[in-house]
Amino acid sequence: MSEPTTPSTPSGTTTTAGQGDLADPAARRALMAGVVQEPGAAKPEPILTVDRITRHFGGITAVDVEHLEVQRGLITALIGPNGAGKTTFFNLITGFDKPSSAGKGAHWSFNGAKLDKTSAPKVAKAGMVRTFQLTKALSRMTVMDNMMLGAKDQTGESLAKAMFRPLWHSQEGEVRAKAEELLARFKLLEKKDDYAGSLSGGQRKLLEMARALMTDPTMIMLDEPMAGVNPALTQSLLGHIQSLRDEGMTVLFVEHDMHVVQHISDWVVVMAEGRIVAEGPADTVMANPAVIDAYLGAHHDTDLGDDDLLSDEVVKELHHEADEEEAARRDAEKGKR
Ligand SMILES: Nc1ncnc2c1ncn2[C@@H]1O[C@H](COP(=O)(O)OP(=O)(O)OP(=O)(O)O)[C@@H](O)[C@H]1O
Repeated sequence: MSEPTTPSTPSGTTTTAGQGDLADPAARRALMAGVVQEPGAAKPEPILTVDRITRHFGGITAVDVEHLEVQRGLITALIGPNGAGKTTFFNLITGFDKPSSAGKGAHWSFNGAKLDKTSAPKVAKAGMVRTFQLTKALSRMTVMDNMMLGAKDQTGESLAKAMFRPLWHSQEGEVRAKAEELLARFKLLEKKDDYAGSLSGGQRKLLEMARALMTDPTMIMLDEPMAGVNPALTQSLLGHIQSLRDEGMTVLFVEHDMHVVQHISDWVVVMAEGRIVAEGPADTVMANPAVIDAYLGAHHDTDLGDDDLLSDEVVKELHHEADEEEAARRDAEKGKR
């Protein structure tokens, strides 16, 4: 696992290990060393605790989480094959959806506050903020307007209201300065007057992250932060996520790219068919038979190709098949000449 460089913070200072113990990888490992590597494991200092959350869609159980704790100050990845329930789980805990088990034992709390019956804006106010993909409406707004909206309305709702009578009106100067600082940090300041829709895939992801930071969250939740990002920007995005952690923020992210997960996660939680099936540091969790079963059983299109998830035997077999296909292709070509 490689460690971050030392990017600038919004205030222009430099992140150092002295700012918080958890900027030090050894301290992070030590913190989690005593945590049992099993679903629902207790954490030394959980910032988010979830109990008995289920969500059914017709006959489908999309989420069935008995207990989950997310450790404060670390980067936790939530992984799992397609349809495992990751997005639905994000929606539930951020107040965008209601558990089927609401009123029947579902509880979750964040940073000491109960969130069971809390609406999405209140969840954001409590300090748990998620990124949003650029919707069509947001794409037609400038980068700066997106940032200003981030200060006001983390739900992405009430767009028209926000644009006609911004609640941040009285502090507009302050909010604008903050937006510019964040845009500078994410190297988007030059684009501030461009339409958000004109940004590259990677720049959009940076904007989504910058927008979420407008409310100074305690925990940021990223849904596939690397999707659609070209390799040149991947490193920079990873560095940004790591520096948020090093400044003391908790990060919870959903990601399909296992290299990214291994590179930046301090802890990995694995979902399959709505349940948490494994937890642990990235290197051990990937070797967990329950995780390999979950991915193979789901006939997942991307991760089946990821060597990290497969046993040596299966990898050998796949390489052998690929070699045979290549030999057959060459023979066919020779035959044509
Ligand atoms: N609004 C909905 N109506 C009906 N079924 C839904 C709805 N949202 C999700 N589901 C179903 O719930 C299950 C979990 O879906 P979800 O999108 O949460 O999984 P995921 O782990 O985020 O998948 P992916 O990695 O592909 O995004 C799937 O079977 C999905 O088809």
